[in-house]
Amino acid sequence: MANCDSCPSKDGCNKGDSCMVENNPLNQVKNIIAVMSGKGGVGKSTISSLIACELKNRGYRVGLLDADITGPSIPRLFGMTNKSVEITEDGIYPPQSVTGVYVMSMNLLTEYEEQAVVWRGPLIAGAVKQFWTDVVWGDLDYLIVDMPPGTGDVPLTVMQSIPVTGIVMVSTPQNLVSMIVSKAVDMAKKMNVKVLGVIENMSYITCPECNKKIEVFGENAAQRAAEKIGIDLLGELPLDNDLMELSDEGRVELFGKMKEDFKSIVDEIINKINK
Ligand SMILES: Nc1ncnc2c1ncn2[C@@H]1O[C@H](COP(=O)(O)OP(=O)(O)OP(=O)(O)O)[C@@H](O)[C@H]1O
Repeated sequence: MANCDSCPSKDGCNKGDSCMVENNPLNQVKNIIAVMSGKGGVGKSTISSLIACELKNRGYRVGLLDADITGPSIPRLFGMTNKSVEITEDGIYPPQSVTGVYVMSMNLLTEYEEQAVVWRGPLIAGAVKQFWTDVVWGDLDYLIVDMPPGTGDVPLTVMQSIPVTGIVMVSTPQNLVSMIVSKAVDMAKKMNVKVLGVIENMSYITCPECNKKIEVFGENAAQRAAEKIGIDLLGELPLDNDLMELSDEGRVELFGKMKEDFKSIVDEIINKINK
């Protein structure tokens, strides 16, 4: 199945015999964006979903691969916990969200949402690989990969076995100034995967009375921290009660229609990919 014809990296590939990517001939995926964070709970799944939704709103064909096998949260954010995949001789067909984002997640394969996946590393890495090789994504403009936190087995498998176009880092202000994000950036560089930049999540709050931006961590702190690490700041997202509520209710798709903040972040991502 090592099919270079359907590989999104075929024009710029310099891996030669060291390439470990297997491509499914049924898939033509133009761009793959992996969303990564140094540590957990910083909003990586939320931001992966928002990127997918905004790209979908713009008319692109979009898929969302939940590579967090043991802690999958994408189906819940989209209210898809009662959906399941269709398995045929061709492979696994991912279900679509309300707005038409194709979603693949371990939680669409387990019998019930709370079912724990008690697997060791190699099995987990194998499942992630299969989400790329055995899922019939078809023709996609963008595939967003929501990685598990950190720099462990799964991020390594994703970078080795999926032809990632670029990585979007997600951080909160406290973590951006620590070495955690730097480690993730360092990993991407070692694996020769382009880092598109960082999104600082929960960066500020907006005053509910006067709409003033309150930068709890200091003015331009995110910009300064990103410069220190040597990556571009793609944008900042506030701590937003609507986002939290919509996510909890499985209606994350409605957020993009309500808020403008995220649109310029996605503009930046598209610009960086096309550079
Ligand atoms: N900008 C935001 N404003 C308010 N709440 C947010 C924001 N971003 C994320 N959250 C909330 O923070 C929690 C953690 O977010 P999320 O699950 O996306 O993080 P994660 O980094 O993917 O976590 P994990 O390490 O478990 O994969 C969720 O309850 C989510 O709704």
